[in-house]
Amino acid sequence: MTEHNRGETAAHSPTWPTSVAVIGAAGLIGAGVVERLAMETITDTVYMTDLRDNVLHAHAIDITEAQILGGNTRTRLVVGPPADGSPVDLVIVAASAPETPDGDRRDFLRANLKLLQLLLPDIENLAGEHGAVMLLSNPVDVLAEALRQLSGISPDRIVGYSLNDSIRFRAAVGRELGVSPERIAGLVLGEHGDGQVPLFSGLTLDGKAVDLGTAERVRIITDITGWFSRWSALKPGRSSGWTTPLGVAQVVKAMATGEIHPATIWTGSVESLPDSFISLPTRFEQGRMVSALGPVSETEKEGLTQAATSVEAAAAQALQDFRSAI
Ligand SMILES: NC(=O)c1ccc[n+]([C@@H]2O[C@H](COP(=O)([O-])OP(=O)(O)OC[C@H]3O[C@@H](n4cnc5c(N)ncnc54)[C@H](O)[C@@H]3O)[C@@H](O)[C@H]2O)c1
Repeated sequence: MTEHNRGETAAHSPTWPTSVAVIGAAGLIGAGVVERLAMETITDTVYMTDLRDNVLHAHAIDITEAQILGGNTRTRLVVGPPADGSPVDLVIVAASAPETPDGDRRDFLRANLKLLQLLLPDIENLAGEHGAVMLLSNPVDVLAEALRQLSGISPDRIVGYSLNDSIRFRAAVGRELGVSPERIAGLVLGEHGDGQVPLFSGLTLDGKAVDLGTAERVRIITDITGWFSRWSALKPGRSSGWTTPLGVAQVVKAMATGEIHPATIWTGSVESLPDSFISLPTRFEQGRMVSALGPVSETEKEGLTQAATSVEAAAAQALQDFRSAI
């Protein structure tokens, strides 16, 4: 374990999360998340782990120097897990098999499920009895459901990052209406990817409800569901390394303050939905993710049920394939 920065903590009032572990912290997303947590002083200590130890150290040095430039060195970066084996408040999993844009989504799921299984003891030890676990690795909802089934971690302490879908929805609505996306508020729930459910019923422009016609809705849905193939066609060899760390920082801050935000959570507390993981409006309350789903239209409700069913089936199939392969 190497420690970077012995930051001053005296002026800091102890608030959740005091410690965060990022698994996969040498990767694009993992390192970006560490950078945001440190630069915005969202936590006191970040533990960084990855297979690529040299890259991990390089990121730790680089981010520590960026903190000096930013004038705030309070967050301490530690390469490696807590030396005394103590748990952390939040475990962020960004470890992943290399992305293959041309690959089959199932291959990717298979590889990341295998990785999740490999990392399970570390995740459980780091989370301890009370820590929350945030998954970033894709397919995030299916892996969250698999983690629920594989681990002893209570399902309401598992959360998947899904904010990007809502950002892309706001961008698409802005394009359709010819207005700046900052003026749009709107959420995407359901499954990350094709099973996403844009909440047209809650869409606002400058805080006022917007009622879009069928043709406008169809164009917006085509826009957001086409995002991944447009990105893959670029063959960039990278994921969304700017948006995602910024979004993760926002989500962690929302969790800390109990603010409602979209995230992939367990549907167990939502009566009408199958037992699974999908994106819902959510709040972090007393260490647990709880649904804050308000009224939605019948079509949206149907979409959420379909998404939960699809994630449940994909996780069951992947776990079955995985078990029969070992
Ligand atoms: N949920 C979302 O909205 C969202 C957004 C962007 C990216 N992602 C996902 O996040 C994941 C990471 O993306 P990335 O661009 O950072 O990938 P990346 O390839 O840059 O990083 C992955 C990291 O995982 C590490 N790793 C692999 N096996 C490991 C192990 N056994 N232990 C520890 N570390 C290990 C690798 O060394 C690498 O540093 C991908 O699955 C990607 O699809 C999700």
